[in-house]
Amino acid sequence: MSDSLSEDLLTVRMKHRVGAVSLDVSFALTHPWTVLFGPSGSGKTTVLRTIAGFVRPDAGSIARGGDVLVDRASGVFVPAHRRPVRSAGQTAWLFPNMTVRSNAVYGLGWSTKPDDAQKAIEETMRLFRIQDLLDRKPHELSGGEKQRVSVARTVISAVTYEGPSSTLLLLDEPFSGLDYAMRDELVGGLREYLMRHKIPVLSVTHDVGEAFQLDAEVIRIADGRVVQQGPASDALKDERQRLMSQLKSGS
Ligand SMILES: Nc1ncnc2c1ncn2[C@@H]1O[C@H](COP(=O)(O)OP(=O)(O)OP(=O)(O)O)[C@@H](O)[C@H]1O
Repeated sequence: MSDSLSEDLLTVRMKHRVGAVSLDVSFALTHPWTVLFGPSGSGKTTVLRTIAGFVRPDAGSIARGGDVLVDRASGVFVPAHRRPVRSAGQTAWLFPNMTVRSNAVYGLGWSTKPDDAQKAIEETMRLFRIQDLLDRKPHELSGGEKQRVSVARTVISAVTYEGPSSTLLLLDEPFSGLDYAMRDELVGGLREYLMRHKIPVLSVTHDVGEAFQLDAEVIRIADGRVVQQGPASDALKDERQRLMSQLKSGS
């Protein structure tokens, strides 16, 4: 996958009222990894949930390539399980009575290439460093381990997806519960892995360094509006500068 894609991976035009926020956003994804960045409560999770099909927007349309997923004007609404989209929420969600292994492969669809699927499962487990936890149950895991299993399951589901085009991956703060060393390793490894499988990603983060490390296209959201879209080096220049100055002054 090239770093800038000629066709739109996803177009979103939506209006939706949630809590005190009136969302009114329009954007297109054209890069392998795009990050939604903005203050807490600005509507980022709601945008992801709408693309995934868990929220029906008050107005607007969402299309993936030529496929319309939602169009309120014509009444189209493709249900979540039929969208070429896989998502992992902010909270790790695991079946308490199932092992890590069973949880991790839960989203695995029927595959016409079982050898490839097995390879992808093993590779993803290694990437998320859960290969030594496979026989444990969720209550025997730390919070960060649970989160890694939860995100790994979504990644396995995405890389083994068989459809006319690849699936879009939605990740809501996927690295937030991890220590810096683990996060650094996983961010780089996951980006390379998903690009190799040609799986585009839209993720949410509050972490400026993460957006830079991902070499992501950044969509900034504030008060329910897109206020800027561009490469991290442009869209997050001021935040990075401020963080550097804080580090230098030791505050
Ligand atoms: N089911 C709901 N019912 C009522 N209000 C909601 C609901 N879900 C979210 N909200 C409110 O809608 C607003 C947008 O929430 P959302 O979770 O989309 O924001 P966010 O930008 O993802 O926040 P954060 O960065 O803290 O995760 C917030 O004010 C939130 O309190």
